[in-house]
Formats: sequence, structure tokens, C-alpha cells
Amino acid sequence: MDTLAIEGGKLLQGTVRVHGAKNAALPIMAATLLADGECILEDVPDLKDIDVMMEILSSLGAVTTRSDAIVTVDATTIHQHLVQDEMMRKMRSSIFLMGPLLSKFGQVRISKPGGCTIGTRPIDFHLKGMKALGAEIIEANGYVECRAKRLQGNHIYLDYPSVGATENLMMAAALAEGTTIIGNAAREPEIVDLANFLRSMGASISGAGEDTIVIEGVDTLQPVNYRIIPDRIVAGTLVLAVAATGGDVELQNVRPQHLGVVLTKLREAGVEIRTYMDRILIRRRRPLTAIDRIQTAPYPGFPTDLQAPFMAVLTLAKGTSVISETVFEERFKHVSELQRMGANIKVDLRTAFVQGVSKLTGASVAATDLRAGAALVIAGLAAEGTTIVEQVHHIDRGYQQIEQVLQSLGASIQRTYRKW
Ligand SMILES: CC(=O)N[C@H]1[C@@H](OP(=O)(O)OP(=O)(O)OC[C@H]2O[C@@H](n3ccc(=O)[nH]c3=O)[C@H](O)[C@@H]2O)O[C@H](CO)[C@@H](O)[C@@H]1O
Ligand SMILES: C=C(OP(=O)(O)O)C(=O)O
Repeated sequence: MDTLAIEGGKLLQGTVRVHGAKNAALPIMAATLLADGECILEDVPDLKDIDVMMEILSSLGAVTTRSDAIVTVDATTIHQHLVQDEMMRKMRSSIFLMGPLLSKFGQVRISKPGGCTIGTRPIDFHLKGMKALGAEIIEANGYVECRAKRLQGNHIYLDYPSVGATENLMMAAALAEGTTIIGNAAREPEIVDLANFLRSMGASISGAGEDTIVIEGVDTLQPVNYRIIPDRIVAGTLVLAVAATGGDVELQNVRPQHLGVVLTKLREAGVEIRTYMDRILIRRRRPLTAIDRIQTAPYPGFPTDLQAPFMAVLTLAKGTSVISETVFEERFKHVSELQRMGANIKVDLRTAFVQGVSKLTGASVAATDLRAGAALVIAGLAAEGTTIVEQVHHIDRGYQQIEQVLQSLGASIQRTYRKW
């Protein structure tokens, strides 16, 4: 159980490269199962969730290797279609095995996935979609078994533009017979990245990034080399850290267009931001001002994954900011921890009213989930005194060596390794 000790009050300065996107790499790693041969993935971040995905792929019989940021997966030796409950529970992305195993091997047995505890997070859209593609679904003893000789294309409408369901169904439909149309599809950049990966393997997919995706099933897919897109949530977190502490930072390997609304809101709060093709310059010299309203929504709306980190920044903005969380019903767990540091936040159902304070003070706080943890790190960097962040394993799911990245920008942050 590691902890982070942060001595707040240092300006952040320097240049840092953003690593590849966890939420793009995970479905793409699962999609390698669809190919007949070895896929080579570049810029795969070194994160806990990626380790778990490699562990699952190996347990199914695939051959996986990692050398720095390059991961290879050869699925030709897969002999197992059951993902053990213990592995399913380790992360939400274990659900991505469902589509590829079912489509390629005609069967899959999984249990309910784990992941950040930010809401109920059912998998009903995934199951309804697989059923529409012709799968027989049997639920018993905590496991879900799906079978189909060959999936058949169909018209699927998602009741909500679920990122994971859109991805799972795209992977399943890639090898189905006939045409699949996914209506009300999610439009996140990670959906486009997965579609680009599948297309490079020979899949026929159009409309990714729009709300209707059309997939013409093909008989086989080829192994490929593919580079994962930069992580927009890590980039956004670093931008927010600079907004909170002040300073002057250049982010490299970013796609500023993926952070549209986040950068707009930060400019409203008084942060200076310049964007280039694959770089962002952030500078904050003036005091922060409150923001009328932030409401999380599916892309291109405000990303729920940056709601907690943005709230940490707004605790220090002059005036009252209003933040509504519409995507997940329990994603305000950071509020009570920020309050320990002196933040003035009131929550009414799914809306938080953040009255800016002149300073936060260091305290002992615990990360309850990945992005709540990132919010506490940001608050700690800006606070007066020492902040101890417990439960760092949540943060390690999504940020590669967070303390080293922040140290390179001048932060005083140390990790303490504890055996238990
Ligand atoms: C690995 C990954 O990419 N994770 C991201 C993905 O999670 P994930 O794919 O789990 O998120 P979804 O877009 O599916 O969830 C959005 C909403 O739909 C609900 N829902 C979803 C599926 C379903 O079958 N039934 C259902 O009711 C969820 O409970 C939630 O309220 O998108 C989220 C929303 O941008 C992000 O916060 C996560 O970081
Ligand atoms: C919620 C997240 O991850 P997951 O969907 O893997 O739980 C996240 O990346 O913020």
C-alpha cells in the first residue's frame, strides 16, 4: 500500500511527454484476439490495468510480451474462453474480452467486471447488443456465457452512448456476417482509435466518432503494428495541476482537439493556454476565477474523468463554481477528502457547489478511485504544508509514475513503499 507525500506550494515548470492512452490501449489489446498472428502495439503505458489485460490474455493462451512501451500479442494459441472471476473483478476493461472471444471463437464465459466504484456500472447494453447480434446468453452462478456459431449483423440502438458497449459491439461486429449499425454510439477519441486499429487489420468500419457506426463484417483480420493515441485524461490532469499551482509547462505528445471543452473552461477560469498540433503550453499567473457551470456529458461534452481533478482546481477559484455529474451516480467521493484540506463544497444530489477558498492546507487523505486520487494530488500540490495521499494503487491504474512526472516539473512529491 504505497502513499504519496506532497509538499505543496511549488510552481510547476518545464516540459513533459504524455504517455499513450489507457482507455484506448485496453480495448485495442483485447481486439488483438481478432487477428490471425502477432500484433505489435506502440506507446502502451506502463500501468496496472495494462498488466491485468496482459495477464488475462496470457491466461487465455495468447503469447504476450512487453519491452518498454511496446506490447506484442499473438492470439493464435488461444485455447481458453473463460475469464476467471478473480481477473474480471480487477478492472472494468475485462469486459472487452467478451466481444472478441465471442466473435472469433464462438463462445465466451465471463463474470461481472470490476473497476472504479463510481456507480453501479451494469453491462446490460453489452449483453443486449450481443443478443441482437445473435448470441445465446446464459446467466448462472455469477457467470455469463455467450455462444454463437457466427454472429449476424443487426441494427443496434444504445439507450445511452456507452463507451465500453460501443467498443465491445464494434469488436464483435468486425467478424460478424453482414452489416451492423450501432445507433447512438459513443463518440470518444478512444472509439475512433479502436476503429482505426480494426480498420488497419482489414475491418470495414465507417462513422466512428459520429453517432452512427456502420460495420460490414469480414471473414478474417490481419495482425498489424499500431501506435496508441496520447492519453487525453492524463494530459488534462497535468494541465489542471499547472492551473492549480501556477507556473509554466509544455505538454508534448498531446492532441489538443481531444480536450476542447476542458481547455475552454480553463481559459474562462483565467489560465493561459496555447495549443499547437501536438503540444499544449499552459501558464497561470493570475488568480483563478470561478466557473458558472460544468456539466459532465459523453464526448464532446465535458469528460467525467476530469470532473474530480477540475473540482480540485476550482476549490481555489474566486467565487462559486457549479459542477454537475451526469454520467456516473457516485462520482463525488473526492469531495469529503477535499473538505479535509479546507475546501468549501456543498453537494446537492449530483451537483456540487464549490465556493473558492484562499488556500488549501495539507492533510492526510485517501484516493477512493483513480480520478479522485488525481484530484487529491492536484490539491496537495497547491496546498500549504504536507499532504499524504493514501490508496495510491488507484492512481497507478491510470498515471504512469505520477510522482516522477511531477518531480520533473519541480513538484515536491515522494512515494513511500509499504509492504501492507
Ligand atoms: C476503460 C474505459 O474506457 N473507461 C471509460 C469508459 O467507461 P465505461 O465504458 O464503463 O463507461 P460507459 O460509457 O459505458 O458508462 C456510461 C454510463 O452508462 C451506464 N451503462 C454503461 C454500460 C451498460 O451496459 N449499462 C449502463 O447503464 C454506466 O453505468 C454509466 O452511467 O467511459 C467512461 C465514460 O466516459 C469513463 O469514465 C471511463 O474512464
Ligand atoms: C473510470 C475509469 O476507468 P475504468 O472505466 O477502467 O474504471 C477512468 O479511467 O477514469
